[in-house]
Order: sequence, then structure tokens, then C-alpha cells
Amino acid sequence: MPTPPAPTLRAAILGATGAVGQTFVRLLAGHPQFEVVSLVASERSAGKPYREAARWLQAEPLDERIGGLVVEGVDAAPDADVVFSGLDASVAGDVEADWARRGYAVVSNARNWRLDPAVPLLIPEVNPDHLALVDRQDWGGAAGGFVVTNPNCSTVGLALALKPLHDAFGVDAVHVVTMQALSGAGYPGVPALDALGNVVPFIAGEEEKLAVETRKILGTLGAAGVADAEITVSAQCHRVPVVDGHLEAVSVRLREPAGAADVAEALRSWRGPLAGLGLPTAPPRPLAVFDDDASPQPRTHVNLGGGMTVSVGRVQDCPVLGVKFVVLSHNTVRGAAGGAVLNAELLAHEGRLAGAVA
Ligand SMILES: NC(=O)C1=CN([C@@H]2O[C@H](COP(=O)(O)OP(=O)(O)OC[C@H]3O[C@@H](n4cnc5c(N)ncnc54)[C@H](OP(=O)(O)O)[C@@H]3O)[C@@H](O)[C@H]2O)C=CC1
Ligand SMILES: N[C@@H](CC(=O)OP(=O)(O)O)C(=O)O
Repeated sequence: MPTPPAPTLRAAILGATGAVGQTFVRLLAGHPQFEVVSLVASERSAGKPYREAARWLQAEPLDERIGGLVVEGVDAAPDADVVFSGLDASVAGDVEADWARRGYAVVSNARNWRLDPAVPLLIPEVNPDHLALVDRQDWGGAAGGFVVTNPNCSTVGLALALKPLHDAFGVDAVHVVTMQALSGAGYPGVPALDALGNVVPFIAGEEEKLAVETRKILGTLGAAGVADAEITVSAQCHRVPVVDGHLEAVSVRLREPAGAADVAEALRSWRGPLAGLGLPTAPPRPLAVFDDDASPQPRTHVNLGGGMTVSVGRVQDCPVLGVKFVVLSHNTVRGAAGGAVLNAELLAHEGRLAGAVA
């Protein structure tokens, strides 16, 4: 067996002990480009070996080398080409700004900077051109620092499914009803007596994020920044007793006439702009389209493409808005750490990380 090439880019993880931080650790262990060299969390964890500081929740065992790294506080200054952030949103805004000011390339999963006009809200298959926004960032410190964000975990599936339709027919209005997994609320998350055998019809801030983030992601980058897509979005969000995988019932009004068969074909034939680039975390196809009446389902389909494929099914004509379908995406992989790793792979591909070979 030939020896695989050694990773060339050093990675730090902020919020490494949390649910999303641990998913970063799992996805980056053995990554062909990124080597984890630094783990950062709160003062509660700083000074401890990672295997003691983190209550490991992943299904795969913790990487032996990473488990031995000593967790640092947020004032750490590692020699890192890229910094992944799974920080709690209560601190992510200030901490990420400080790291960008100190010249780091911050690839964040937190919500804090997503709507900043100079910060890309990136899904590499949907709006890779928005990455150019980083050239307009000035954090008032060392040169070269920037922040790139990935969307809310419900928004990413919706935006990926809408992209081929927006390109082909124009999307005018969307009504989306989400059924969101418990892991979206982190650990320990929703109390068992609220979750078991129940549905909670409210997730704070989620309905607003689905609307504003979708419009920015599908917007157009120009000299003045991103002009939001003119799409009306109404969302209703629910927490359901599923472990992983956000399911969404989506109804769409298109600007040009198209029926369910046209929509299914547009989704099925779409490959996206990453095809052929060889980015390690990019799934072979970003969208999987199902014809059978019982797909997609979280338990069956959530791990398609290593959790990076978004599944679409039940594409039907809709007497209210025109067309309707169901979308499923993995909330902690495509909707969080996996999406951020793919963002970093695109940054590396574009030569935007120090030491990266474009
Ligand atoms: N869970 C999910 O599916 C998704 C989560 N997100 C977002 O990702 C982020 C992380 O979520 P999640 O992993 O669930 O959260 P957790 O609460 O599990 O983890 C939070 C992390 O932030 C660290 N942290 C908390 N306070 C501080 C502080 N004052 N200084 C430094 N570090 C601190 C924690 O360190 P310590 O262990 O030392 O306290 C921990 O590493 C949030 O912004 C969340 O909104 C986004 C999409 C999906
Ligand atoms: N609100 C999401 C998880 C989350 O933290 O989202 P955001 O990254 O937008 O804060 C969920 O509950 O499933």
C-alpha cells in the first residue's frame, strides 16, 4: 500500500470540547490536508488533556494523538493555518473577531458573524464566489485574518435544494416546515421529558434564520456586497425525537412554469460547481433524489455521502404554491462541522490558507 501524503495545513479548533467541536475532531482525524495541532475551550477545560476535558460523544473512538493534546484557553496563539470554531454563540462573536484580528483564518460554525456584509455565508456548492468577500474584511489588526461562516443547520439543506431550482426557474416564495433532530440542541440539550414521545413547535431564532440566511446564500455578489435573493420565506420549526437529521417539508412557488417532473429532473441532474475538484469532504453528488414514497428518512439516509449529501424526495405538484418536496440533511455534519471543513477545503483549493497549494 502506498503511504498517503502527510497533511500540509495545521488546524486549531475553538470550542473543541463541545458537540460540534468533537465532530470537528472526528472529521479532521486522518484528514488528508489538515492536521489538528491545537484545541481550545473555556477555562473549565484549559490545562487538561483533551481526553479528560471532553465528554466524548462520537460513535467512533477518539484519535489517540489528539486525545493527548492539552486544551488551551482562548488566548492561545498556536502556529495554525486554519482555525475551526465550534464555540458557543455567547462567546463566539468576540473570540472569533479577536483571532481574525490576530491574523488567523477562522472558519466558523457559529451564528454570530453570518450576516455581516463582509463575511461569506458559504455553502461551497451553492455560492463559492461569495468567498471573495474575505478580501474586503479588515479586523484592524494583523494582515490576512478573516472569518468565513457556514449556515444554520436547517438552512443548509433548504438552500442546497433550492439552488438548482433558483438557477433553472427562479424561486419566488418558499414555505418550509422543519422537523429537527435533538442533536441540534447540543448536549445534554432538550430535557428528556420534553423530547420523548413529543414534538416541540418552537426553536428560538430558527424561523428567522431560515429566511434571512437563505436570501443571503442565494444572493448575488456585486461591488456593494451580496444583494439578497428576492425570495419570500416562511418557516415553522419543530424539535422532534430524532437523534440526527433535520427533515423539512418544503413548498415552493417558482417564477417560471415548472411541474414536479421538471423540478425532479432539475434536482437530479444538478452536480454543482465542485464536481471534479477532488475536495476530500465533498460528496460525490451534493443532492440525492428519491422516487419511492418512503424516502428520505433520517434513520435510513442521514449518513449518505458521509453525512454531506442532502436527500430530496416526495417531489409533487402542490395546489397551493406549485411544487412541494421533502429535504433531509445531517445537522451536525453537513449542517455544522462537515460544512465548515468543506469551506476550509475550498479556501485551501483557492490558495487562501497559508501554506496551501492551490
Ligand atoms: N449542535 C448542533 O447541531 C449545532 C450547533 N451549532 C452551533 O455551534 C456552536 C457550538 O454548539 P455545540 O457544540 O452544540 O455547543 P456545546 O455547548 O456542546 O460546546 C460549546 C463549546 O464552547 C466552549 N465554550 C463555552 N464557553 C466558553 C468560553 N467562555 N470561552 C471559551 N470557550 C467556551 C465550550 O468549552 P467547555 O467545554 O470548556 O465549556 C465548548 O467547547 C454554537 O454556536 C451552536 O449554536 C450550529 C449548528 C448545529
Ligand atoms: N438551532 C439549531 C442548531 C444551532 O445551533 O443553530 P445555529 O448554528 O444557527 O445557532 C438546531 O437546534 O437544530
